[in-house]
Parts: sequence; C-alpha cells; structure tokens
Amino acid sequence: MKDNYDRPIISLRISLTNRCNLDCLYCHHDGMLPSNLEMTSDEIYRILKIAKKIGITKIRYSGGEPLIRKDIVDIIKKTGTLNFKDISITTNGILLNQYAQDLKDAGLNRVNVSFDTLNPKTYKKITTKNFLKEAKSGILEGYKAGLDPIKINMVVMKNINNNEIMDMFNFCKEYNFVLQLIELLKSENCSDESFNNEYHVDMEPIEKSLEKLAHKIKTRNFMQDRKKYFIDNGEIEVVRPMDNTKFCENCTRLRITPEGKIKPCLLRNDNLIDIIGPIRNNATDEELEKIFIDAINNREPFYDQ
Ligand SMILES: Nc1nc2c(ncn2[C@@H]2O[C@H](COP(=O)(O)OP(=O)(O)OP(=O)(O)O)[C@@H](O)[C@H]2O)c(=O)[nH]1
Ligand SMILES: C[S@@+](CC[C@H](N)C(=O)[O-])C[C@H]1O[C@@H](n2cnc3c(N)ncnc32)[C@H](O)[C@@H]1O
Ligand code: SF4
Ligand code: SF4
Repeated sequence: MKDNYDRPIISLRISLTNRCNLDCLYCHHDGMLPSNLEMTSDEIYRILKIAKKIGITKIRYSGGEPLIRKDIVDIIKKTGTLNFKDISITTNGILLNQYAQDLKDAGLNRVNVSFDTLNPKTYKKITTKNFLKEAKSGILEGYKAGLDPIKINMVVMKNINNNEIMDMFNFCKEYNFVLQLIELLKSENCSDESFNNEYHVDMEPIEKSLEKLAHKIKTRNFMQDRKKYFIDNGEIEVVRPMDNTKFCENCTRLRITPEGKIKPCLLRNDNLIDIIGPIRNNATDEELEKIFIDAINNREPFYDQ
C-alpha cells in the first residue's frame, strides 16, 4: 500500500515503552510524548496481524528501552508466528546479556545497538550511567547468538565523540558489525536549540571523506535514500535526516506509540490516530484496517522543500 506521496508503506516501528535504564543527553524517545501507558503482548499481536494484512513486511521494536519489558521474548515469539521478512529491535544493548539467545530462538533476526563511544568517561557523559562494559558485552552476546547484521548506532556529537569514528569503525570491522553514523536530530521532545547548536556536527564533510575511502557506495532507495560506504572489509551507513527532503521522500515507515496510537511521522505528534481504544472496544479487523489506512493517508513528508 502507498501513501498520497507515492511512498510504499513497508515497515512498522512499534515503541514498546517510554521507560529506559539510561538517560542519554540527546534522546528523542523515538518522537514519543511522555506516557506511562503500554500495550499488552496480545494487543501488539492484534496490531501485527492488521499490519501484515495491509502489506507491511518489516517490524522494528524500539522505545524507550524495549528490552526492559519483561515480556519481550513473548512479544518476539508472537511476532515470529506471522512470517514477516524482517524482525528487529533497536536497543542500548545492556539487557542483551540476559536475552540475546532467547530472542534469537524466539525469531528475532537482528538488532541495532546504540553505542556512541568506546571510552567509559564519554559513555557516562552521554548516557549518565556507567554501563559501558555491560553494553559492550551485550553486543558481543548478540553476536554469539547469531543476530545478524548487528548495527552500531553512533550519534555523532561535536567535542564528545566526533574524534572516535575510526576507532569505532575498527571495533565494528573486527566483528562484521555495520557502523551507522547518525546526525544529531532536533525534535520537539529532545535536545533543545542550544544543545543542538553546541553539539550538532555537519555530516557533509564526513560523507565526503568516506566517499574518498570507499571502494563501493550504495544507496538504500526504500530506506530514506541513505548511503552505505564500503571501506576495507567494513561498512558505514550515514543517517542524515535534518532538513533532508530526500530522506523524507523515501520514508516507508509507520509507527505505533507505547500507549497504542498510530504515528505517521517521527517528528510530529499532531496527527496521531488511536488504535488501542478500538481494539479494547472489540473493533473488527475491517474497522482496524480502516484506521491504519486513515493513518497512511495522513502521512506527509516532514521536510518537503
Ligand atoms: N527523521 C527520522 N529519523 C529516523 C527515522 N527512523 C530512524 N531514524 C533515525 O535513524 C537512527 C537509526 O534508527 P534505528 O532504529 O537504528 O533504525 P534504522 O537505521 O532506521 O533501520 P535499519 O537500517 O533498517 O536497521 C536513529 O537515530 C533514528 O533517530 C525516521 O523515520 N525519521
Ligand atoms: C530513542 S532510541 C530507542 C531504542 C533504544 N533505547 C536505543 O537507545 O537504541 C532509538 C535510536 O534513536 C537514536 N537517537 C535518540 N535521540 C537522538 C537524537 N536526538 N538524534 C539522533 N538520534 C537519536 C538513538 O541513538 C537510538 O539509536
Ligand atoms: S538508551 Fe535509547 S531510549 Fe534510553 S535514553 Fe538512550 S537513546 Fe533514549
Ligand atoms: S517523514 Fe521524514 S521526519 Fe517523518 S518519519 Fe519519515 S523520514 Fe522521518
């Protein structure tokens, strides 16, 4: 199914919770408004079945920290029964020490792990907690369990970790992880103007130097037109959403908030559509499908000129 801007809707990103065991300086909480409400695993399963019916093929769980949910393995097990092409989680990695193998056995394909630095002091500064060792060993547990590919998400920040890109790339190459260099994003529920002005890094010069080093460059057409740089035997993907019309032109994702609303765009909260209310009031599959279609029809590129 396509939206009114000819963008196919391929992927659903479900935010499982707003809770987190870290408190990162820059966090945009996947664009979610503060709320303590969460859906049950059965309610999530109902949403997944409708998503499958309207042609969504990729499911991503995010948050907050999705692994903080005690029923995360059950959620993945239920997701695994529906034959999606790709089931993934974005996580800070700490609880992978506990769950990596169970998640893999339950049907999880892959994880993206937020890991902005290899330096314990910088890790504490960014996340406000001393869990670098746990995050790193969690990533390695994911590797041992066979989650593949593992992507390392590094939000690049001026005078914090921008001089660590090559160290991080070397760490990634050792295990075949993909490094994702992410531009610091400004949104209504995260870093304010002054934080962004202080730490934002222009990704253009970084991409230019990657271009020179790369022996192959690929563009991900259905993934926000992102570029992947193949360097030596490693891979770096650059995520550059700010003021990027190409990024939004090629956006193929819909989101669900922890409290059960469909969210057509990461950066907007004025066009959410409730789906959990109707589910709790015994709506039929046809009625729920119509709600999804209304949300898709509400989609607009955030940056459009
Ligand atoms: N503006 C914007 N940024 C996004 C969107 N989706 C993800 N991002 C940013 O991209 C970064 C990486 O997100 P992930 O959750 O790891 O997933 P991904 O890289 O989009 O997905 P895969 O490449 O399929 O693994 C995060 O910093 C997000 O804030 C989006 O739809 N819009
Ligand atoms: C909000 S977190 C939720 C999942 C999980 N807790 C984690 O940290 O991976 C999802 C992703 O958004 C990224 N992120 C959060 N705030 C951001 C910002 N202001 N700019 C760019 N990326 C951001 C994080 O680095 C992480 O990769
Ligand atoms: S771990 Fe993820 S959700 Fe938690 S504060 Fe950091 S970026 Fe935000
Ligand atoms: S329209 Fe743009 S800002 Fe909104 S979710 Fe898609 S890529 Fe992100």
